[in-house]
Amino acid sequence: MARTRIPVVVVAGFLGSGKTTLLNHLLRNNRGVRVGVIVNDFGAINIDSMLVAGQVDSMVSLSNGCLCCAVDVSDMDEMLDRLAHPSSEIDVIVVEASGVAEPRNMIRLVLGSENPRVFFGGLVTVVDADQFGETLTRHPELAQHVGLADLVVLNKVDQVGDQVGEDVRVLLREFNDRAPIVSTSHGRVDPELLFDPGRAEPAPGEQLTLDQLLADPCDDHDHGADRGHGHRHLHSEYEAIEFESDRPLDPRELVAFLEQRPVGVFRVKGFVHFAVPGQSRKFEVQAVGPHIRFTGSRWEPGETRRTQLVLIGAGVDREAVAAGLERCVATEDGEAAADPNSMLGVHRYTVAV
Ligand SMILES: Nc1nc2c(ncn2[C@@H]2O[C@H](COP(=O)(O)OP(=O)(O)OP(=O)(O)O)[C@@H](O)[C@H]2O)c(=O)[nH]1
Repeated sequence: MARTRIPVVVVAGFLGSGKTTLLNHLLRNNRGVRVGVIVNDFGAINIDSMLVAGQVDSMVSLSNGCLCCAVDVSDMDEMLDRLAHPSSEIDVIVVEASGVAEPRNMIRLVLGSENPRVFFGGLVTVVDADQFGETLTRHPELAQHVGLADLVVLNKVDQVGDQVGEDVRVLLREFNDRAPIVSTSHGRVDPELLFDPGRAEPAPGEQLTLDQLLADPCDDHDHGADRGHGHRHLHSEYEAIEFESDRPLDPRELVAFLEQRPVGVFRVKGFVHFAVPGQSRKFEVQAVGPHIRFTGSRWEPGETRRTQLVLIGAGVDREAVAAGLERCVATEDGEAAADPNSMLGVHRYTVAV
C-alpha cells in the first residue's frame, strides 16, 4: 500500500523562545513516530544541531544564515528529498527555523516544494511568555508571525505569574483568532498536537495557500525595508558572532561577561570548557535576554575539549564582544587555575538535569 504523504511541520519563534527545547521534547516522546529534522541555526556553528543530535531519526542541518532567505525552493527541496526518501521511512519532518526567520518564507518554501511525498503540515509558533511583551515592542512584526500560526505554543509559563501568562494569551488571541494556544513549560506539548501520522491533510481553506502567501504585499527579498506593514525582516537586523577557543575559559570572567553583555547581544548559546582544577565537566550555556543558564554534562570519550559559542543580537559592537570574550580566555597562571571557588558564579546559574 502506498504510504500517505509526509507532513512537514515548521517550528518558528523568536530567539530563545524554546524551539530546540520543544523539538527535543517531541523527539523524546515520539510514540514510535519517526521524525526527520531540518535544523537551521543563524550562526556559523550550528549549536542547535548539536543539541538535538543523538535523538533524531534523520537530520539535515543548515547553519550560517537564515533558512528562509539563504535557501530557495530547490535547496529546500533537496533537503526534503533527503528526508522524505522512501528508504528513510520518516513519518513526519520538523523544520526548526532560526530565531530570526520569517515564517511566511518558510511556509512558502514548503508549499512550493515539488516533492510529491510531502505536504505542509502547519506552522507552530513558539512564544516566550516572559519576553514576548518586550520583544513585541522592538519587533511588531512578531504579531504577524503569531497570526500565521496553526498552533501557538505559549512557552516558559513557569517564568511568569498567572496574570502575565493570561495577559500574553489575550494579546496572542488578538493576533490569531483561529489557532489553538497551548501554554507550556520547557516545550512540553502533547506530540499528537504536531504529528499524528494518520492525520488527514488540511482541507482547502484551512491553511494559507501558496497563492495567499505570494499575494502578501511584503516582498520577501526586500529584507531591510519596512514595507509600511510593519514587515521588517528580523534577520536583516540581527547578526551572529561566533567564538571558539581551544584554550579553556575563566568561569568568573565568563559569568561577568554574560551578566553584563555588550549592548545588543540578546542570545548566547554554546558549550564551554573551563580551566579549573577538579572540574572536568562540559557546560552548555544558554542566555536569553536577562536569563542565564548553565547545564553540566560529560565530555564524550575522545571529544575535543573546547569552547564554542554563538552570540546573536542587533546593533552589536563586535569589537566589544571580541575583547570581552578574549578576557574570558584563562591565562595559565590566572586565578581560575588556582581557585576551585571560581566556579561559584557558574553554579549559581546551573540547573540540574
Ligand atoms: N524556565 C524555562 N526555560 C526554558 C523553557 N523553555 C526553554 N527554556 C530555556 O530557554 C533557553 C532557550 O531555549 P531553546 O530551546 O534553545 O530556544 P530556541 O528557540 O531554540 O533558541 P534559538 O534557536 O537560539 O532561537 C534554554 O536555556 C532552555 O533551557 C521554559 O519553558 N521555561
